[in-house]
Amino acid sequence: MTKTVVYEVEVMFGDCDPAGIVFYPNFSKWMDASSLNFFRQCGVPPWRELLRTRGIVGTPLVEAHVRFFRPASYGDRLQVHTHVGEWRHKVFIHQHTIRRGDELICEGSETRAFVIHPPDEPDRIKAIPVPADVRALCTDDQ
Ligand SMILES: CC(C)(COP(=O)(O)OP(=O)(O)OC[C@H]1O[C@@H](n2cnc3c(N)ncnc32)[C@H](O)[C@@H]1OP(=O)(O)O)[C@@H](O)C(=O)NCCC(=O)NCCSC(=O)c1ccc(O)cc1
Repeated sequence: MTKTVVYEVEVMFGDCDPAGIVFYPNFSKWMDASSLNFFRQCGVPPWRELLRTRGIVGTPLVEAHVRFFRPASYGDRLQVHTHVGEWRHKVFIHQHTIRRGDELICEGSETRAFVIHPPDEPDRIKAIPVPADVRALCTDDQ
């Protein structure tokens, strides 16, 4: 089973629209932050180190879905619960559930690929198979 990692966000005044509710792109920004935090908490080195040692640039999105259930406002503390819902050959699905305590605020999924710069086309990015060691770090032992 994949690990679940929780990333905490404090909503600031500047995250909200004039009505005082969180402006929707910020939920995607926090999911992106939680995706990176997930790998860091699982023990995966930062992308800049993987770029230097293995040529892995990062995990860009190829697809994303978000659903909104309740508004949030400044002063709220939100928890982004993140796990890998599915590992495919070259992509994986990051599932995010954003809660305010027990209350479901928003949920989303991101389909991401591990990419490199191909040596013969260094200006491009290209998907590679999900690295087995990264997958193992993100998986519970039992
Ligand atoms: C990622 C790509 C280089 C992959 O292209 P290719 O190398 O030619 O690979 P393929 O077309 O063979 O596809 C590879 C896999 O992706 C899957 N794929 C490709 N497109 C899709 C979509 N739309 N949905 C689902 N799966 C997809 C495909 O099925 C393959 O999966 P497997 O079945 O597991 O093998 C190319 O699709 C691309 O450049 N897409 C645009 C990426 C982009 O610009 N995203 C938006 C911004 S990225 C970003 O914000 C970011 C966040 C975090 C970071 O660390 C870095 C960047």
